[in-house]
Amino acid sequence: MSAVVEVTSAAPYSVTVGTDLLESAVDALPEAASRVLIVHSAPLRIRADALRVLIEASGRTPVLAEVPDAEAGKTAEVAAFCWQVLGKSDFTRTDVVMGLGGGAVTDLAGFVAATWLRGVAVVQLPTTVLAMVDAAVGGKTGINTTEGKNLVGSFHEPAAVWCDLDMLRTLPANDRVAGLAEVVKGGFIADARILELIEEHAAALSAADLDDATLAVLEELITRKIQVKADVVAADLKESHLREILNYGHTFGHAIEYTERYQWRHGAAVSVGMVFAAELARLAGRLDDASVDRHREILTSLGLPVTYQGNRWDALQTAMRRDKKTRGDMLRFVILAGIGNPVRLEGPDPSLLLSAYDAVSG
Ligand SMILES: NC(=O)c1ccc[n+]([C@@H]2O[C@H](COP(=O)([O-])OP(=O)(O)OC[C@H]3O[C@@H](n4cnc5c(N)ncnc54)[C@H](O)[C@@H]3O)[C@@H](O)[C@H]2O)c1
Ligand SMILES: O=C(O)C(=O)C[C@@H](O)[C@H](O)[C@H](O)COP(=O)(O)O
Ligand SMILES: [Zn+2]
Repeated sequence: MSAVVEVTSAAPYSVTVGTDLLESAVDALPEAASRVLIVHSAPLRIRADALRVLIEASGRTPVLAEVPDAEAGKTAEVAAFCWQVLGKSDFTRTDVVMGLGGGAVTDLAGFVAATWLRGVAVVQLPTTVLAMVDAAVGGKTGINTTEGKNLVGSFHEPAAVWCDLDMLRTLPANDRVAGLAEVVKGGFIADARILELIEEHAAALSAADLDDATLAVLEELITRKIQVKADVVAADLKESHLREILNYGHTFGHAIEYTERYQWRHGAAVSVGMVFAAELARLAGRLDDASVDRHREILTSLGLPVTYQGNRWDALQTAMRRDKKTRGDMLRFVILAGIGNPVRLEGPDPSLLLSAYDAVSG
């Protein structure tokens, strides 16, 4: 049994959530695709090989690009390596790129597809919770630069997304939990049922081993979060305004990732970033105490961090100024004026920012 979320943007596509989906993903490739690039990192080598065999059996030529793992793969040098692989294999406009991995790989694969021959199709096969519920869906692709996170990229929507839950059986619990931070984000900005489900099942969802009953809860959470994202990106692909709500917790979260040289998981940084945003909202008189406390309770119950003790306020501010929501010198934040009611806070007084920072400094 699979669930399908339709993303009804200008070029509509489906996000399928189920098990044993690799074969379906290959069967659904366009007839005209004769070469398929599989972008993956070393931990997914066995899965990439299984995919290679299926592609070969379908009469197409598989091309593999094994890239550095995690954030080390999101660089201009690695993108250039992929372009070289594409060039050497005479990859044409009817051929297809597949991103098999976590969000770092799907961001890179999407970017490579967006830029090769000015844009070829990308099919995403996310293998982490985070990539399934967020990175692989919605068409934001990109790489980091020395100056900041995701500073170069393109909006390039996938032709299809296949979320094979079997992949999650090998995913370390810490990475599963990091992905749940983006699910919690979906709960706070749009779907309060997500928060209730997590409150009910937090211990099992963050346990070392994932039992079948919990996998079913996880499937519901994944599908709900994908629906939240699908609704937003279908209405505002290029982030003219509405899409910014998906960036809840990311202004401070990305600043932590950058300042800590990507040694923090993205989801962990976003977790602290959401608490920072909640504290900012309280200080701005927009959010009640109970909702701020709920942030800390839910995130802590999953084992996610809610404090940042790096003592790097100046560096964090520098990084926040490079956030994509910034306009000129004006920092802009997504905050909540209630659960399910995201609004913008523009140019907050520096004293407010410092107080929010103090509140998450532990
Ligand atoms: N484009 C977007 O809209 C969007 C949204 C959210 C996050 N992101 C990006 O996604 C990235 C974070 O993604 P992530 O949390 O998936 O991290 P990740 O891609 O770094 O993967 C985490 C680790 O899990 C390993 N892994 C992946 N699948 C596995 C599996 N099935 N079994 C065992 N190990 C597995 C990876 O090799 C890696 O070591 C960040 O770069 C973030 O900026 C992008
Ligand atoms: O899809 C979006 O829009 C998001 O903001 C989702 C975020 O979870 C994601 O981390 C995204 O990559 C952040 O984008 P950026 O524009 O702030 O780099
Ligand atoms: Zn994110």
